[in-house]
Amino acid sequence: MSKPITFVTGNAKKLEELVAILGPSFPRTIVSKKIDLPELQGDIDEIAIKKCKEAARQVNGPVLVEDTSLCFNALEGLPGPYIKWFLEKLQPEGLYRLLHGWEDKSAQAVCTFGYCDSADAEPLIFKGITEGVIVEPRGPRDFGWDPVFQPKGYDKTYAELPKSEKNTISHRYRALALLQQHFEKQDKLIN
Ligand SMILES: O=c1nc[nH]c2c1ncn2[C@H]1C[C@H](O)[C@@H](COP(=O)(O)OP(=O)(O)OP(=O)(O)O)O1
Ligand SMILES: [Mg+2]
Repeated sequence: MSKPITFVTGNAKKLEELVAILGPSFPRTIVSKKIDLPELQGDIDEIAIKKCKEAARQVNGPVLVEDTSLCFNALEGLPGPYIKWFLEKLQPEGLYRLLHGWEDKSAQAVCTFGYCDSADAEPLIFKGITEGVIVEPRGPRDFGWDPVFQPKGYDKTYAELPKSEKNTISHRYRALALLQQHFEKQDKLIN
């Protein structure tokens, strides 16, 4: 039996979505551990790799981490991985106002999972991107910037969509589909 994987996150909503998206058929057991890992700087992949190594150092066993970015195309990809601080200070309204004066309201929601077998293994990266536009906030406020992100082809924001629908098109869903493929392949090799 493979060891359980510890999903290290301080964000209960991320965990809730991961559990809903992976469902019961995921070939490995995932447990969670609430640690607020440092908010690192760098490019998106670099941050996920460093975050994963830090989690692996703190947990004795296989770890999974995730870092989420919201990239505004008019702003060359900013706030990107720094979205947490922008959201905290500006609230969803302020995120929308950042693009005042820009015609281009398009954005990418990016989810990057890092998986590490052990503290001395190199992390594997699984990235999912969902294209959308930044709109005036609409819908419930229970998860981050969901009220301002309207996925391409939809007339509802992430916040207005039923969770079950967000979870079939989201950046997190797309990243987890790649992670799932990886573990299913590995499962076949072992059995
Ligand atoms: O699907 C999402 N829909 C809306 N908002 C979201 C989503 N996913 C993350 N978010 C927010 C949480 C945090 O304000 C920032 C990412 O920062 P990020 O460092 O990745 O998350 P975090 O610090 O809350 O949890 P963690 O302990 O896993 O690092 O965007
Ligand atoms: Mg964080």
